[in-house]
Amino acid sequence: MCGIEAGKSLETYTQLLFEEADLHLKENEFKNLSDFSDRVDLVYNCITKLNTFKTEVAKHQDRKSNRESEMIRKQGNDLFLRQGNYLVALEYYTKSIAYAESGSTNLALAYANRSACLYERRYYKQCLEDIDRALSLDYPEKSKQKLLKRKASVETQKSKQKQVSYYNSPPVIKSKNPLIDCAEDSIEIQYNKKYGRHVIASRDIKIGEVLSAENSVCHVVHPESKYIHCHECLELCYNLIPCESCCSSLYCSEECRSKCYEGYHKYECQFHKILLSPLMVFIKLALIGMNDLKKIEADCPDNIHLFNSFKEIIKLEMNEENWNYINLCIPAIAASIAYYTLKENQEFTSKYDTDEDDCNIKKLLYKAYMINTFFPFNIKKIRYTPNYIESKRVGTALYAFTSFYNHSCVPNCEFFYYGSLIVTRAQAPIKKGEQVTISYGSYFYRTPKATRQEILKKTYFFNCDCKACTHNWPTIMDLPIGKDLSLWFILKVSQNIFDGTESNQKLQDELLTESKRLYYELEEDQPCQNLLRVQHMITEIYAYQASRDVEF
Ligand SMILES: C[S@@+](CC[C@H](N)C(=O)[O-])C[C@H]1O[C@@H](n2cnc3c(N)ncnc32)[C@H](O)[C@@H]1O
Repeated sequence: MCGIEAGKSLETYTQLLFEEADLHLKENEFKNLSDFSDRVDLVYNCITKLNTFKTEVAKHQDRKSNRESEMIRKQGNDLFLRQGNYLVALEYYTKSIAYAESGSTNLALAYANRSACLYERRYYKQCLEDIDRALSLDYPEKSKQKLLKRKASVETQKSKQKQVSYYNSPPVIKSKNPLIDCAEDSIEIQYNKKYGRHVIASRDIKIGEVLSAENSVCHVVHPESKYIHCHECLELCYNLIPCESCCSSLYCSEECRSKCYEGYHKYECQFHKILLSPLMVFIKLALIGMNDLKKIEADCPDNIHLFNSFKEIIKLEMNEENWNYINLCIPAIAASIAYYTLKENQEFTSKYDTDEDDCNIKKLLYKAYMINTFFPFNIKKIRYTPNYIESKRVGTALYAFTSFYNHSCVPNCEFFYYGSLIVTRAQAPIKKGEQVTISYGSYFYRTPKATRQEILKKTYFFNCDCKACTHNWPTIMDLPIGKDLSLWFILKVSQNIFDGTESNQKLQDELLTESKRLYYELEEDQPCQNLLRVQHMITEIYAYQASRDVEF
């Protein structure tokens, strides 16, 4: 992976500003302000006076620089020539492309050098695109012959092109829920005081059934993946093109570049580099909110859930009354930094120019930051090899409907990523009327009850009453084994079915069918080790089927 930019993160800045502005002295004043925009105003007035804000935060511009671009390209050359490390060199060249000034020779050179990496890795289509990009720019005459020779060679190799995508085609919703646009009609949303809004099975559900398939409300690419994933669609792409003004955003196509710019990037384009972190997703959410506010009031009845909109996510239960002062204040600092930056942006100020807009953006930034710290989803890509399983973070996303699922330490569902689409599947049979649950990270067989309860209380402010907590189920080592597994199952499991090839598809399908059958056979022994083993196998096969074998 290419080195992440130096500089402080947004988290570091918020902490620093909290200390320097002596915000701990403002606790009572802050807590007496129930309106979020007033909280942001209070903090904004304290921190924008500080030298740290003026010299570090406000001055952190994101400008192109040929000098930087050249330096990064030379680091890429070193990796390419001396170490033969083509994949990492490729990321350096992409970074060099991001920094190069529009139309410059530096940009042409970085494209040309990247085409050499793409050639070596057999991404011929992408190699050709980069050669053409270099040639259409100010590429030095003296080196053109070499590039044209590579182009001619690619033409003969095209049939050996490698695939680029880190996930397979997702399952589709077969019987669409009339009230929840991303879900099957097997579930419904209910409300009660104890569980807040929660999801219930409206008929018996079998293991493996898809319950929802939801696109993110918004997402950002993770810093460790930013040079090989499109910042708009999150697709894997080894020859990204840059935003024409800033060094931070890269796209897989012209289409994604203009979609992103028009939708949102025009407001963040010259944002300070400190905001380049997974936390950035909160600004995106607030800006979507600004766009959606009027629409929501106008045409969304309360019982219809449009989950790619802002309307649902803003209503998520945050239990604000339980947050301590620093956790309430940090969102106001982050919102103030973002607000300051947006006010510097003409596109933003010309569109949102009323006092009401001003108040709304502060409120939304504050609330969006809280949502982002409370319920972010980490999109991962998984790579299966014969010897190990590797996973990497691709992005951070916010999902409105999937966030509705409540927690259980014995969840009956798991979710799987197909790029930024999140698919939830039953991993146990669910009876009509039963609550549909996921795990917020605490599973009964891994973590003792007291620790789980403490984490859930501290982070999500509820006392878990799932069956494992109620009946004091032990962790895995202390569980009974349960009924014998069939010899067939043990034999198949001992073979490596996750070897990264597609040839064992039939074996996986057989194993999935057998695992589901065994689940029902073992169910009455729950909790037991063998049931967990079978359930784990089901989850692994679905995760494997979602993932494509790509280079990391
Ligand atoms: C992301 S939200 C889930 C949706 C939420 N129920 C709502 O009404 O918006 C997480 C919050 O849901 C509630 N919650 C989740 N699982 C729960 C459970 N097993 N028992 C009680 N409350 C739960 C807690 O208030 C938690 O902070």
